[in-house]
Amino acid sequence: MVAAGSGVRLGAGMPKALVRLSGRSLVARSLDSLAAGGVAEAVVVAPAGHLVEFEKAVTDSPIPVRVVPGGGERQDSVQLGLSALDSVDGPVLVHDAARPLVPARVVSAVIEAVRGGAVAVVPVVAVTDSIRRLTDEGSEMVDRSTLRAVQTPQGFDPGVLTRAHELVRERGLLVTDDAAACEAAGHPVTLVAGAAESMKITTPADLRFAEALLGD
Ligand SMILES: Nc1ccn([C@@H]2O[C@H](COP(=O)(O)OP(=O)(O)OP(=O)(O)O)[C@@H](O)[C@H]2O)c(=O)n1
Ligand SMILES: C[C@](O)(CO)[C@H](O)COP(=O)(O)O
Repeated sequence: MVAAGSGVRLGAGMPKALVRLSGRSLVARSLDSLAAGGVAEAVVVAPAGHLVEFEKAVTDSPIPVRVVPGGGERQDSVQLGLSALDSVDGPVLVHDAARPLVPARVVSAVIEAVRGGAVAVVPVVAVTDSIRRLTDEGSEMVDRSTLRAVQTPQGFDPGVLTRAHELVRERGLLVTDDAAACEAAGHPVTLVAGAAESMKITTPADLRFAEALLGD
């Protein structure tokens, strides 16, 4: 699970994953959600200067957790998390600590799709706003029926994901998610249904929406 971002847009004055949502930190809630969906163990990639606080925040995790230091970009943190993994022969999931409320059904659908032979699996939701693309002249309408918003956890064949991130690093590419790294390496990406509750907590308003979802 990547949790090494600083949360500038949330502006909480602490790493975003340590911020409490209805009394429980985002990182702890994300671990609860992954465990409920069938994940057996986790590596939490945390900001290098906050490892002790993260160790404390994950003490009551329902699954075994190791905390390791992250990097400057999300993809650096993913790579550091992957290199901390012992040999794995089942699906590997990459999840944002910033998506604490992912339902168990989404996590298990991702795992099942990888077990079924897909090498890179992404939960997505339809885009509900109308969308405009900025152009040199102004802007133009985009057909939203062909668009999907990408969530996490994303699930992978471990070898495919590791090699894809090596390739991305060698080529100096910047990717915003891990399926994009696999796609850059020539692998097909399989979509499964995501969920509205799995929204990424980015701004103070997102935190209030999430609290409302929990009934607080
Ligand atoms: N160098 C980084 C940057 C991001 N992340 C993680 O990637 C996920 C998605 O990132 P985002 O929500 O954009 O978090 P932040 O980078 O913390 O947000 P901001 O851009 O507002 O600082 C988060 O769980 C975040 O902790 C990470 O592990 N390492
Ligand atoms: C991985 C991700 O959650 C997919 O939507 C997203 O790209 C991460 O957010 P960031 O702001 O790009 O780090």
